[in-house]
Amino acid sequence: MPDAIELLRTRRSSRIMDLQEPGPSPQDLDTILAIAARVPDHGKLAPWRFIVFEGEGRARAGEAFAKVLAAKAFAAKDLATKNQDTTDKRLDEERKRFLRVPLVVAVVSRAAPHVKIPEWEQVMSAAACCQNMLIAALALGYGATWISEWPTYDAEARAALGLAEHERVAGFIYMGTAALQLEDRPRPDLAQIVTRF
Ligand SMILES: Cc1cc2nc3c(=O)[nH]c(=O)nc-3n(C[C@H](O)[C@H](O)[C@H](O)COP(=O)(O)O)c2cc1C
Repeated sequence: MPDAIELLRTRRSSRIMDLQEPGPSPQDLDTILAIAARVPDHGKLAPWRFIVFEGEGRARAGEAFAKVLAAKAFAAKDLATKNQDTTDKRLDEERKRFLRVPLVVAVVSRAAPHVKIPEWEQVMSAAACCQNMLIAALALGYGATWISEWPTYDAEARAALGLAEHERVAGFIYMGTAALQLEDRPRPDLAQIVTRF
């Protein structure tokens, strides 16, 4: 078990292409999800929920993305103007979107107007779930990365995953075993971002 400060001080996300089998075991996934749900949450609203995509569920999600994209292309008459091979290749990429890694969890924000708790705070709580999920996966020895990509910003793709109209994707957390440990990337200079009042 890595030292917490050392883990936080050195942690990095993984590239999707480096996330290989095995993904989190069922027991580890339970731990990761429990830690993801253990975040500051003003009013104890749990204004978020998690959708797990594993095994065939990843292929079903890909099929849904491909269907949404094909309908858009059809509506835009893309199919008539574009090379069919390109379209098929693109749809195939969609089918494989979640199959690129062993496991994906969507963190869904359920933030909504509330008499006491600002919606902004509810949204931020969902982001905390994402970060906790990343850290928990890393602490258990897995690699992970926080991804949005187009389905996050597409109402039809969100609906295809079962999200209600007011729900938003805070993040898709891709997980697996990291084949490569990335070198660090430049981090903000504290002098540039910290002021004292
Ligand atoms: C909300 C959010 C969405 C992101 N979406 C993507 C994405 O779609 N594709 C991508 O390559 N990186 C995305 N990133 C960036 C990566 O998750 C990550 O921050 C970056 O690879 C370096 O992270 P590290 O400092 O944890 O190593 C996103 C980050 C955040 C916070």
